[in-house]
Amino acid sequence: MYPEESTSQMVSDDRMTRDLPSFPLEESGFSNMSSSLNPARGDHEFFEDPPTRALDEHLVEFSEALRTVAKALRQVAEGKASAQAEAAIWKRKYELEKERNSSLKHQEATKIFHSGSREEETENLRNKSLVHDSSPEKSVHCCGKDGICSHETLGDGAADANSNKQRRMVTRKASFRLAWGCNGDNSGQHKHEVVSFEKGNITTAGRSSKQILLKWESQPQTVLILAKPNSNSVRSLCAEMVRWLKDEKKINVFVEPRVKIELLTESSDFNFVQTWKNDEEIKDLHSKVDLVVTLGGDGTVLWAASMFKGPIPPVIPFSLGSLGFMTPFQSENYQEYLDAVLKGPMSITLRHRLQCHVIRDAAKDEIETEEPILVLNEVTIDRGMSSYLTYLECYCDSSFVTCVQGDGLILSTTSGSTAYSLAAGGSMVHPQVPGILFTPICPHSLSFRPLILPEYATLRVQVPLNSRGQAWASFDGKDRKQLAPGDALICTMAPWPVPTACQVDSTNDFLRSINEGLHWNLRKIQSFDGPRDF
Ligand SMILES: NC(=O)c1ccc[n+]([C@@H]2O[C@H](COP(=O)([O-])OP(=O)(O)OC[C@H]3O[C@@H](n4cnc5c(N)ncnc54)[C@H](O)[C@@H]3O)[C@@H](O)[C@H]2O)c1
Ligand SMILES: Nc1ncnc2c1ncn2[C@@H]1O[C@H](COP(=O)(O)OP(=O)(O)OP(=O)(O)O)[C@@H](O)[C@H]1O
Repeated sequence: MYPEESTSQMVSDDRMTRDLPSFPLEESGFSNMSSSLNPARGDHEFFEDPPTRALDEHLVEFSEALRTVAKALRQVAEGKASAQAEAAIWKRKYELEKERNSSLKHQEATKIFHSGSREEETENLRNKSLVHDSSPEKSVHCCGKDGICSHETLGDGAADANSNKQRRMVTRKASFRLAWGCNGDNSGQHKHEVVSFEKGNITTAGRSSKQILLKWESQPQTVLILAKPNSNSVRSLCAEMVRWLKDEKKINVFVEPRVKIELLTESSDFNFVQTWKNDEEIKDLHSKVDLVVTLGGDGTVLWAASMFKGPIPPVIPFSLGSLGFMTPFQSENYQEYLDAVLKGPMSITLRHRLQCHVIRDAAKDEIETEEPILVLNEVTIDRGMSSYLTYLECYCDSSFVTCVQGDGLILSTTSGSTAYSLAAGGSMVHPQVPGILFTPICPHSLSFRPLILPEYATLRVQVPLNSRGQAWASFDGKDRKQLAPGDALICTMAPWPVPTACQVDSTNDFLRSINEGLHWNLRKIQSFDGPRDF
């Protein structure tokens, strides 16, 4: 039996007893109830009393009905949250696919234009149609939009079709079809990103292993500088950088209201610096800003990411902290680096974020569903001040994963794999790898191991109704939210990654950080003298 079944059984009993005492007995005409609950009366008499038994049955029915309604409401709220998350993901996939198709069309047009050989083209087309004619499903689009079928790609593979022998061999190969689905949807819009076909064989596309380059199509004009508070070195570098950007590069500069006050205290010359007045204006920042510069440590990069609840412009993280795992740029050479970045192209790491929804058991309707929170490192569900074990039921795409009993659970991005998740025994993962890390905190079990789940997984962490204590969720180490029994946290990959500029490239920067920042795998080198195999 799955824990959900056993707990739901326990839950119903538990809730029943907890919900009973506030029932308005007098108003309901059950005025003899108080006498029936008089401890002076014997148990026998109590259970024999017919009106009380009738009331009990009534209450049981009533609380069962309430429980069913609450469950239905929770399911609606959860359904809406995951549907919203999924819709956003599909929108992104659709846009990527559209972009890819238009670039393919463009490439094809250029190829035809440059080939100059009309005959070769006709021959190719003839060969393609020959291959398709031999199949019962003749059309190139024989599988519609539901996946890729081998006929489709056999046609593509026939470009080298001078050999009839080879063509015969290929057409004999059994056809098949691949379909991608997400919660029953088979449209598979992103199929070409995942695999490619060569003569009916499946190969993985090379795209994901390549370094991403950002090339400006028009000159960047506005920079937002985010600065760690309470640091003299950060304050003076910020003032210097603002001046340099304005005077040398003719760039508009935005800073936080606190920083603008600091700059104006230094000199009224900083009047040109722009800022915002309220949270509403922060929502528009992404449409005004071309680049974000962070001056601080990893916490300042997390801070920058948390300001953008949707798309975020490229981030250039300067190191003015202690560890600086995600901040590869040395502040001493800021002019040289910013010069190069403003010119482009630059290597970037697309750091995935997680989108978290808290679903309240007490929510009466959809309007009460809380706003999603995006995290760059992780969401942690822990026991907070409670001294009891956390008991968390975890599901992945509606399959039961496990019950975490311990201090808590970390759901981390691969960027966050080197932060709290690492301290809890999770693997270090290259930030460009898409996936969600599932790392328990001090599990009271001899057999727990951390997991890495695929990027498309929807995770649900549920605090059972019969849980002994509350749980607490925190987001990149901030904004703690209490999770009461019955509450749940739903977590999916967010459609808006954080593009951070690399000093060299994604891999070089990552390896340098784990070696220099974390002293990974450091050991004294073995000496060469002594016993040998040869
Ligand atoms: N036991 C732990 O290791 C532990 C406990 C609580 C929080 N944290 C981490 O702290 C983060 C918040 O960072 P902060 O700077 O605001 O708080 P903070 O000032 O408490 O710093 C936490 C430390 O984690 C480092 N760090 C942050 N993100 C990192 C990453 N992606 N890779 C490697 N190191 C990273 C920071 O450089 C800093 O040294 C949380 O997201 C969480 O991952 C770690
Ligand atoms: N612009 C900002 N406004 C408010 N808080 C900020 C800002 N930038 C950073 N912080 C907070 O300040 C704290 C420290 O920042 P940060 O981690 O960058 O510095 P650090 O601890 O010196 O560096 P490192 O993380 O490398 O050890 C973090 O909790 C972060 O959230």
